[in-house]
Amino acid sequence: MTSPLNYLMCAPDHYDVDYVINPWMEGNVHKSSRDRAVEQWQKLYGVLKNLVNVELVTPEKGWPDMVFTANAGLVLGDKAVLSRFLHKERQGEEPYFKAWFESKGFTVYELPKDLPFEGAGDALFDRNGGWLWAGYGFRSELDAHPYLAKWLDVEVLSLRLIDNRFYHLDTCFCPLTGGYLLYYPPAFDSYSNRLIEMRVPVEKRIVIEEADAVNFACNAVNVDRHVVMNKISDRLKQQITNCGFNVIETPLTEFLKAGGAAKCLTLRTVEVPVGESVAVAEPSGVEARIVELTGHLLDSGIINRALDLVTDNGGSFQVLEFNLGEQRQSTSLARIRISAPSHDLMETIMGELIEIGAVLQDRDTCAANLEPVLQDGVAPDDFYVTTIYPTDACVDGEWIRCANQRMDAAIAISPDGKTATCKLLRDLVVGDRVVVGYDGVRTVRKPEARENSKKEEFSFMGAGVSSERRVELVVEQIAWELRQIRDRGGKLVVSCGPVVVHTGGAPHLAYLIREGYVQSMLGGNAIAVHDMEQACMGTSLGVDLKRGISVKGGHRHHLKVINSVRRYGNIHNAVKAGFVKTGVMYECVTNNIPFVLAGSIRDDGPLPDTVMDLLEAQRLYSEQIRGADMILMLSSMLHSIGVGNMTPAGVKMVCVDINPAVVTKLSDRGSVESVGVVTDVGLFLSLLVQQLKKLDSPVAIAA
Ligand SMILES: NC(=O)c1ccc[n+]([C@@H]2O[C@H](COP(=O)([O-])OP(=O)(O)OC[C@H]3O[C@@H](n4cnc5c(N)ncnc54)[C@H](O)[C@@H]3O)[C@@H](O)[C@H]2O)c1
Ligand SMILES: NC(=[NH2+])NCCC[C@H](N)C(=O)O
Repeated sequence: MTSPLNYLMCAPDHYDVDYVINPWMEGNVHKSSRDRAVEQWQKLYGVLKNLVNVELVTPEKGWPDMVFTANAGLVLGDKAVLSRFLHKERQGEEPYFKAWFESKGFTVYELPKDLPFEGAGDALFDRNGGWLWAGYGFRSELDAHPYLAKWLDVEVLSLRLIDNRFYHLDTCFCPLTGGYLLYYPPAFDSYSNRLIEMRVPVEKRIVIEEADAVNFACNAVNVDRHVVMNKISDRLKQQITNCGFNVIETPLTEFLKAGGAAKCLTLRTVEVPVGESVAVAEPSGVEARIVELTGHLLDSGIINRALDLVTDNGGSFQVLEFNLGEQRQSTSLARIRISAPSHDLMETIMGELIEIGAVLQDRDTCAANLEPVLQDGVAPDDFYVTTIYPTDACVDGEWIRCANQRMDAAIAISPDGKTATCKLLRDLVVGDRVVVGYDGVRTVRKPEARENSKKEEFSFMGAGVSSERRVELVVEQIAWELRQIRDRGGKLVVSCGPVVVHTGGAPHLAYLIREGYVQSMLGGNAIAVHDMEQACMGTSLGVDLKRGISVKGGHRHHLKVINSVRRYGNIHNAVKAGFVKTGVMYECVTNNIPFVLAGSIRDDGPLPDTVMDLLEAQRLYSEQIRGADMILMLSSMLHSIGVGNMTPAGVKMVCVDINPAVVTKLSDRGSVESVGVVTDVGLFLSLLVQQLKKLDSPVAIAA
């Protein structure tokens, strides 16, 4: 023995693979050889006895995994945090390990029931800094980490495991003497990898390949400069040796069948605090909050989305309560405790949860945190960024609904605390008070009653994107909706690009305007230019649409049109003077339909009507969008996305584009209100008009 260290082992008298609780055990049930296991264990025992003092705990019949003493608990000084096994197959080991710790004089700490933590298998001290690396994701819960920090008075850095082959931290992570770290990065999420990289300098990181990782190269016992492990590649051996370590290989293949190797078979029971931790952080950065979700949580898939987003962002959850709605119409309620390894991640998770309608549980008492604007056009850091959903802020004990709901804005509270308004950053002025953080904020999601959602015109598509063969069906539904909007005096806003004209869709759009279906038209310079080019010269970008051929000198047509309109002063005058006699712009002017043309850097001319002041154009657009029942977005990525950004939830949006990516982006607003139609816009408009005409003349259909 060269070191005063103590290790605990347990002889493999009852070892076998009896059940499957990790991927390594699959296919290996009763496939391990007891004799070989005993031989391999004895070898390891022999190696370790030469280095340290090894103590033994009596193996117990019926608990085959008790050989893996790393999972007995976690020791620091004279304290031991007893493991709480996740699987019942191992829970019976707990009393034996507890008795052993007590017999050795340790003060034993026990976690609350149902809070799994699997000891030193998931918690490893950094050998330089003294902090504790703690794993979660499979066997141990993130919520156990604050207990470790408190009881052991140590800084805990939480690492999330994401590959179930590496279900315990010690299967893919091994801190070594001198601050070295042997590890397999793909076993961790990106946040954890960043944390590791921040704490362990690159020259101390020994990154291993998958081939070594699956041989449990990280599951090594490190005693001073010795590293004891299963067989590894020569390359890795060289790498470790180059860092000044002596690699001792000993075969442990029989234990690999149960998902363990050298480190799992041992527990270091002399752990002395390494002094002050390098970081001046909280002992554990883990934060927890409780949120409530209500609605048709199962049908709508919201509960799955909520839980997935928590884990995808590195958090963990515990469903504290789930009341399933009993009647078809009644809603369900879930109370969920969310934990995150850091404040930043908690903020990200809360932001996304609030977006899908979660409410912090203390919603009746909580208050929004307000901070003053100190510079015009600049919000305080951490300002709450709004979404498309109706949002309430809790001020002076009252929940108030935000006016001018839109995404990507800040919530400004009036001086008397009575009103809340979504304000763009540029509109903030000194003296405004702005909501920061997520406290006292809730978004309101209308619970989709099942029956209602069936009646919704677009329900069969949900927020999906229709394929070509479904276009006709989609068009029928949209036509029906347009009819209803028009007949009840509602508002349809159309935003469109010049492709409408190039694809022969302009006469159809003109028809929609003429027949009273459109209440507002939004676009850029091009739609107006090309529409009037077609109206005045029969070409679109110099191409005769009727004959499908380029007209000599046609490439200048659109400039000539721009020039003429400039002479008239604006589009209204050009129409009134009889220069423009048909088309989209003509119908807008003659039917008194307001239009806004927003400028862009590629505009020719521009037309006098094109608003080249972008902020002003955005303002005019949002004015037009206000009160819309539906927005039909036709083949303009630029204008569709621009419009989507300023539209609150509750407004139906139909996005037509030939590029599925554009359509998906626009229709992916997490609501059934947006529909994407992937098709040629000319074809779409022609089908739409056809369908509307059918609806207008029932007799004709009958005939
Ligand atoms: N002469 C000019 O002044 C001029 C000319 C062109 C564009 N512009 C301006 O540039 C800006 C961007 O123009 P934009 O909105 O046309 O471009 P954009 O790239 O933002 O959008 C064009 C969209 O049309 C889609 N598309 C292409 N063919 C289609 C088809 N057959 N059916 C359905 N969708 C189809 C594309 O996938 C794309 O998403 C606008 O403000 C526009 O006014 C000006
Ligand atoms: N510290 C470890 N990684 N221990 C390995 C434990 C193996 C055991 N079969 C289990 O799945 O629990």
